[in-house]
Amino acid sequence: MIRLNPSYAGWVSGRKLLRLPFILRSLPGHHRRLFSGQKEAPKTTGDVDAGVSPPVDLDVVKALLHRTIGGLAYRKTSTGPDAGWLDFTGRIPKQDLEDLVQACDPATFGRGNKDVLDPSYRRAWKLDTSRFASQFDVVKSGLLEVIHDELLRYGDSSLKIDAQLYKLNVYGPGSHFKSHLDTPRSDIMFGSLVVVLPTTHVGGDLVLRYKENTAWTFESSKLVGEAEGTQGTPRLAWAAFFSDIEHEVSVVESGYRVSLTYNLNYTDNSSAPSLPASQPTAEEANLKKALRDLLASPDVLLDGGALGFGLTYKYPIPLTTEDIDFVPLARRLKGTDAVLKRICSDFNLECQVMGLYDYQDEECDVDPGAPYRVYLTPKALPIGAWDDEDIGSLLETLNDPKNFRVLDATRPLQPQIDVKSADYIEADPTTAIALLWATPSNDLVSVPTPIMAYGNQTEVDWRYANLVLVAIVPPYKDRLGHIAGNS
Ligand SMILES: O=C(O)CCC(=O)C(=O)O
Ligand SMILES: [Fe+2]
Repeated sequence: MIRLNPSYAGWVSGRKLLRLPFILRSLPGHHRRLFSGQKEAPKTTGDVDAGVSPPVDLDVVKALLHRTIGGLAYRKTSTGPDAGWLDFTGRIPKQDLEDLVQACDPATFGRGNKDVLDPSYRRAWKLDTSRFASQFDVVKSGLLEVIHDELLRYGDSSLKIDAQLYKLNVYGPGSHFKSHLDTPRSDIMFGSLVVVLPTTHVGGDLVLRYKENTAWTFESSKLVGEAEGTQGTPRLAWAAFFSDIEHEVSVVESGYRVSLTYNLNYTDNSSAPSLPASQPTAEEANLKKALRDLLASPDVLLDGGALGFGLTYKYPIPLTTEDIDFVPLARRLKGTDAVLKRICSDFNLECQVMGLYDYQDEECDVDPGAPYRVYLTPKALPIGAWDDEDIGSLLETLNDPKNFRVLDATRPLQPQIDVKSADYIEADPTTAIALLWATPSNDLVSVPTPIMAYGNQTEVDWRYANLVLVAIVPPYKDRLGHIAGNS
């Protein structure tokens, strides 16, 4: 297997010039925007997410949400004509929920490349979309506008989104779903939406984990139904998040929790409005200043080179080995990753999403004796077990002028390095580039990542990749103009 040299993180974070921890810590406000939930009763004012003032009228959204709860019809068996009905505008009798459970199938999930039924990991019931119809209308509810503003505020403002109904899930006493990512099902899928319908229950919180030690708990049971403070008015609760964020549903202690899950996709033909360009936040301004200081220093890449940013989020790529192009992903960067690109563009730095490959492993020594065997590539390269034939074809693929051979990836940067002095590089058609990691790539795995350990279904065509954003930095004297004119 190809692996990254673990020393990347060490030397990057050791560079005081880079103010690395500052860059990473400077976006805490953004974390709150990873997910949102309806926290206020309908018709009361209040932000869905403190610190954000989206242009949509949240009161209207909440009122619409309330009005569009409606009911749920389902087929009792997969083939028969019998149907059941739940009316969410009033209190639902327990028997009706037990009847719904009777109609459901046990919920499976993806482990490795198999769909498995394992109640110790996921204990829940589900109905496929062919078996139910909900009156709740996600488009009319206004939720998509809020999600668009919250999750994609830093991204390409022309992207529109759509929610594709995926499953109905029921969690009864003892039900839960342990930690997993939502399996990528296409390159247009970026997020997941969970709508919890108003039924009385205790437990069943949705817990989202962004990084170790950073968790948010979405206590949907306290937001729906007859929970304290809701005056008994049935309400929906919802959470939207990037699908590659680890999440789990905690154990339901009593009652039944019924949720609709949606895949959030980019779309070309949605009626969703385009996102207005968002105002830079304080965190973004700080990050921009850090980057400007970096570029304004002659000690940094004096003769030009590149800055590397390990991307925070994972992105779906096809599982085929042929011709996987990372470049289009630049348009679909999420959250913090999109901010980085936006700031680099402000300084006129050309950015590319690339895969990072380290061929310094003994099992795959593509170029014995060469000191630099780390590559950044705009297209996926083969990985796996190596025999002579593989290495031959790998070398052919590597020798593409669009690929970067990364210089000094394992040592502190020596900006004065004379690229041409290394004999073997002259014969190498790839572009040698001095690269400085601005955010660590220590968590990056070469692309594609190993098959996802736990997903909400098995997926044979797509997987998540850990990628890098590379910003080409002109020589010091050429970049000064852009830095000075941009604050
Ligand atoms: O019902 C929920 O809150 C989410 C369930 C979930 O994570 C999934 O179905 O993938
Ligand atoms: Fe999930």
